[in-house]
Amino acid sequence: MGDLHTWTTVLITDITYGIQGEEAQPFIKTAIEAVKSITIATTPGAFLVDQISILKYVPEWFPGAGFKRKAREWDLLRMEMTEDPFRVTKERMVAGTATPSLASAALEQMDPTKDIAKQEELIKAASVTAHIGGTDTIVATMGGFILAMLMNPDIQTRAQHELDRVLAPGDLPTFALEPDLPYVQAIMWEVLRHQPVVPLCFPHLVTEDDVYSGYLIPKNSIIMPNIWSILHNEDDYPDPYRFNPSRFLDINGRLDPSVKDVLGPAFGFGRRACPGKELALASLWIRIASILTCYRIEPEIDEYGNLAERKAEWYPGLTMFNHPLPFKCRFIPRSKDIEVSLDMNFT
Ligand code: HEM
Repeated sequence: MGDLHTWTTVLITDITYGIQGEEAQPFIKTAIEAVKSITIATTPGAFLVDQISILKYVPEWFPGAGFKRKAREWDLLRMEMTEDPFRVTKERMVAGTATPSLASAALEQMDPTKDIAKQEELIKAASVTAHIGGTDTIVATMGGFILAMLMNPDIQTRAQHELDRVLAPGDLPTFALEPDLPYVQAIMWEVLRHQPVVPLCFPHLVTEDDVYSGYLIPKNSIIMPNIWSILHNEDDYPDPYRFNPSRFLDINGRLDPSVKDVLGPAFGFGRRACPGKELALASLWIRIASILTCYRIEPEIDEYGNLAERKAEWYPGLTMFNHPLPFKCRFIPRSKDIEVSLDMNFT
């Protein structure tokens, strides 16, 4: 999972701040730690103070008040993550060396007739929010994909046959091939459906009285949309707990438009729906297609030289971000052509 974190944070740091390659390393380390801390802090019940709120008044040295020290450390991380890369982007814009990014594009478009400091604060906050929103979500989804392939070798084989039919030996997939790879697409949808990353969405405020199935939901209520339940509704997705990408295909192996859309619920609702959806989908698709092209995902070899048991374990408690527990597996290059291609592209 560590490599997935680095891989994803490198991408998001580039897109958000235009900081690339080696230069990104110190920011990536801070970002990974900061995002980890946010994931822990937003997990309901992670700290005693979640249940006994009076604890928030006790001093840091008091037994059981370790959360206060953690909060101070994590606040420092949050500040570093918010300030440091943003400052670098601004300095580079002044020097004329900035590469295009979310932050630089927004700074360029500031309205000079309005409060500049306030606009900068908003851009800084939007940039760090994108940074946070875009890392653990993709990491958890990719972790879920790798685990699903480990657990379902037949599904993996079918996807690899589809890729082999479309790609020349040694070639890597490109976005142009997306329409020719419906099973790969179906795998991505099934990963997002089977183990949604944000199972209870984020809290939404009801802005006017609403009636749903005969129940009045008064204005100003806070609701938690149950994405998990929507994506496990048996009427829409029969046998919903089974990982089965074929549910999205018709009898000719094409994507079946009559199957209920997964992407709507998986990325949230209304004006707070995920702004990173298109980036996330492109990033997930190319990663999934590339990994399946290059590698066979197999279980670890145990101490006796046998294949280790395939086991899927997910974080068991209530959590903001649903993610698999760490697991081991092997990535085996699928052919000599692929090994040569990987050497040429990534050394
Ligand atoms: C597998 C990938 C992802 C999934 C499943 C996902 C899912 C979600 C969901 C369910 C929400 C809550 C929406 C709501 O409250 O209705 C959300 C919000 C958000 N996401 Fe994503 N997301 C993903 C990737 C990303 C990426 C790549 C970015 C940015 C680069 C991003 C940025 C955000 C932000 C900033 C919000 C908060 C929006 C707001 O409150 O206005 N997400 N995401």
